[in-house]
Amino acid sequence: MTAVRKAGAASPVRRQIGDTVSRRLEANPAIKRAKIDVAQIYQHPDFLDAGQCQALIRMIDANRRPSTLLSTNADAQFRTSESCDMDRWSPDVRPTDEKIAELLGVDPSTGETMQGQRYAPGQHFRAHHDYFHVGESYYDKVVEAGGQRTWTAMIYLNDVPEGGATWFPQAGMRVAPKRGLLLAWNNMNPDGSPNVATLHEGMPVVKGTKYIVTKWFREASWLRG
Ligand SMILES: O=C(O)CCC(=O)C(=O)O
Ligand SMILES: [Fe+2]
Repeated sequence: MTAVRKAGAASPVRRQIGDTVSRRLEANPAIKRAKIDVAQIYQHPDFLDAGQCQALIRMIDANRRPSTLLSTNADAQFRTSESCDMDRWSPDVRPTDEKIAELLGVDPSTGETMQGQRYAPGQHFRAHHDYFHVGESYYDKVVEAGGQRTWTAMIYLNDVPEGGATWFPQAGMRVAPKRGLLLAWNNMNPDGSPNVATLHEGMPVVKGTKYIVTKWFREASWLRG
């Protein structure tokens, strides 16, 4: 018997991905692993430079619309930010898109379309898991295209004067937005089962505007054809 609550089954494929990605990140001198045992969370303090961040912010401002959720039973106050798809073939997006896959050492085709997100004061993204929950209405459909989500990589595109931290309440970790900082974590346990301790929240922005891009990776190819 184990006291650890499991949110889904173990998986040899996801165990392998967790293993190779974490080893690659740990071998990278620019990367720091958070000193916590319950989840694999990493930071790269200056993954993008100011110009790259600015170009992405401009695209988010030009394309933003109210953010959506996969779950049909969540309330409207759950995710109040604005977001947009970042076209992976656009010359302002492609180098960053490919650089993230290269950093993690995963096939770019396993990455979903990068999401740009913008939070004005008071806007937030309540505590959630990035992995898919078995039994949710969306489950069969999303799993058909690439399977479960494995790693998340997020980049803060600007400094935020107050608020807007990413908080992992179960892992006991809070990351303040900082321009160019990449945060990456394994949504799975080492055995490839979903890790409940990766619960995280985009805390309300108090002053300023928060811009980020998020990349969610799947266990198999998400891109078709
Ligand atoms: O805004 C944040 O800090 C968190 C964003 C997030 O959780 C996500 O994009 O999945
Ligand atoms: Fe998330």
